[in-house]
Order: sequence, then C-alpha cells, then structure tokens
Amino acid sequence: MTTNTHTLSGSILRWLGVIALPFFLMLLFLWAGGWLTPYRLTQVAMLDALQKGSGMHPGFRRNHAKGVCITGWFEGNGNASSLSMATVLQKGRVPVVGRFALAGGLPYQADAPEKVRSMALRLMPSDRQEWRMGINDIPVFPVGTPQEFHDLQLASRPDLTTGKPDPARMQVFRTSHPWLQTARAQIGRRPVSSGFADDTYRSLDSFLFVAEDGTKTAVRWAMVPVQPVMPEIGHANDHDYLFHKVIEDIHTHPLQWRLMVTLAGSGDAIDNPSKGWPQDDRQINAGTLTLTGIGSEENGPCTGITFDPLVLPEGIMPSGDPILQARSAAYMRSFYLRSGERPTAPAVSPEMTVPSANARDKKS
Ligand code: HEM
Repeated sequence: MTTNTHTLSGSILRWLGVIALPFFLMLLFLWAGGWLTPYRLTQVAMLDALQKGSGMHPGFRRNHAKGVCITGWFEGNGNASSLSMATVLQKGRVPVVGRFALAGGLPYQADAPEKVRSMALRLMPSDRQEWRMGINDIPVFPVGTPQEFHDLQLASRPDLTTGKPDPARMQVFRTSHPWLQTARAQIGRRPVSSGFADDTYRSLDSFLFVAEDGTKTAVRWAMVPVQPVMPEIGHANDHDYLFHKVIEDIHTHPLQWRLMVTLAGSGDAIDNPSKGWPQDDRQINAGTLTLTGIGSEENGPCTGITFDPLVLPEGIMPSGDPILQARSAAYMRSFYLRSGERPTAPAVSPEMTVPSANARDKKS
C-alpha cells in the first residue's frame, strides 16, 4: 500500500516537472517580450516614441542622428586617481574615438543656435578598461525618469499639418509635470557658444568613482573648452554651419577640453539628471582631451560604436539614476537596428583628416 502511494506521488511529481518547466519557460518568454506587462516601458516602446518624433531614417542613430567622427587622445594628470582606480584617470595618454552631433533623430536637420550639441567619447587604454560617454551641452536634462523621457517624445512629436510640435499637447505635458519647470527654464536661458569647439559638454547623469580601498564618491563631469568661448552669431545661409566650422577648426589646429569632475555635495540629487548641482561643489581637473582628427560617419571610426554610458572601466560605476539603464537598453536597440540597415550619405561628410604638423607645432 505504502509502496503504491509512493509510486503514485512520484509519477505525479514527474509529470508536474514535465509540464511545469515548459510552462515556466513560456511565462518567462512572454514576460521578457512584454506580453504580460503591456504598460511596462520597454526598449522597443522607447525607440518607437523616438521614431514618432523623427520618422524613419534607416542606418542612422535613432537620436543624435546628424554627426561627424572625431579622433585624438586623453591625457590623465592623476588628480582624480585617489577617488577612482580607473586606468584612464591615472597619469598617461590614451587614444580616443568620438563623435560630435546634434540631438534629435533627423540626420539632415539644419544647424541652429538653440539645438542641443553633443560630444561622445570612447577612451581606450591598453588594458581594455575603456570608458564610453555621451555628453550634452545643456546644464541639466529636461526629464528625470525614462517614463518622462518617453512621454516627452510623444508630446513633442511634430503635428502632421504644421510639422511642429502641437502647442496644446506640449502644454498638457508641462501642466502634468510641473516639477520639470525649473529644468526647462535652466535649459532655455543657457548661454550658447559659437560652435562645437568652444562648448561645454556635461555628463548630466551621476556616476560613482570607486577608489582602491572601495570608497565610493558620487560625481558628474564636464568637458570644458580650453579654446576661448565666443558668443553665438548664427549663419542663416549655411545649413550645416556648426559642422563646417568645427571641421575647419580641427583642420587648422588641435582642439582641447579639460575634464572637470564635480563631487556631489550633501543633498545633491544623485538619481535625477533634471536637478542641477550647486556651483560651489568641489571640482577636480582630471586631465585634458585633445582632438586632432575629424571625418565622415560613412565608414568612419565612430560609426560602428554606440556610446553606451554603462561601458565603464573598473573604478567607475553607474549611480542609482534610472535613466542610465534606460539609455543603455535604448542605445543597444538603436545600434542593432541601424547596423542592419543601409544608410543614405550623411549630411556632412569630411574626409578623415588630422591637422598638418605645422598647425600642431603652432599650438604646442
Ligand atoms: C531615457 C533617456 C535617453 C534615451 C532613451 C536616449 C536615447 C538615445 C539613443 C537611442 C541614441 C542613439 C544611440 C546609437 O545609435 O548609438 C542616443 C544618443 C546619444 N545620447 Fe541619449 N538618450 C537618453 C538620455 C540621454 C542623456 C541623459 C544624455 C546625457 C548627456 C544623452 C546623450 C546622448 C548622446 C551624446 C548621444 C550621441 C552619441 C553618439 O554621438 O553616438 N542621452 N540617445
């Protein structure tokens, strides 16, 4: 009798195992595909929202679509090495590949003073502990969460008849997100420099520097131009004046930026890039970026790279800022999509060049 009961419960368990495992795997599959949580913000939904604003431009980045590749090096001075063990922050020079771009998914948009400019960098030390970053020339990010970013893309998408964002829809977004008013005002009144060369680019998101002994310090950083900052004058008759200017600048002489690291003060928002940090937070000059080459995205050295902000060396970690994870997922999807598409020629396509030895000598 006891033997029969054991045999029966054994076979029930075996059958449950046979049914339960595939059932569990099926649930997992449906969950990962977003079928069980239709309101969860997925990387697909995020990219759809970006595409609703810009339309479909095969082969181009789904954001910051208009750009050029840049090359040069970063020279760490060791000033930040007590805060982070990252190789790139020790004394020494590492090669850099990067990109200048305009925010937005339109690869042929006209350059204009109010448009957000960006610098993206891949710092490549010989021990492969590379550091990638995408940094923008605004003081704070317009939103604080991935959901807000998604909703802003939908609210600001162009109206089919006017080709511009519908003011009523934008007003609904602003009224329902009053806490973003301060960031919007800060972005609106930022000083605008003459071009890419004399602009300051900021991480906006916060990160953690990790020292040898494990101590973590919350930081943000900015690339601050060594070139004198000139006021914006605009060039209405040149559709690509910002790009033409930076191509000419780099062809004439190398361009340089200081990497200024800001240490969070007590009370600074670590997990929300729409909130600025006070001007009197401690800053460290951690090294100098020098750019000497500029060239087309068409088969250029930056085209096969996505500047995912979570590609970090040992010694730099993501903070709790939720936008970082969303960026990483969106950049991967954008990279995946564009890699399988054939792009048309980019709007600006300089041949990859470095300045003449003569021009370099004049600078140093
Ligand atoms: C949830 C928020 C965000 C989303 C969904 C998003 C999405 C994207 C996507 C899809 C790309 C194109 C990536 C590629 O194809 O390689 C991109 C590029 C870029 N993003 Fe974001 N982004 C977000 C927030 C930010 C923030 C906070 C910054 C801060 C500075 C930033 C800076 C950049 C830069 C500089 C690029 C251009 C990189 C390059 O030149 O290749 N983004 N973004």
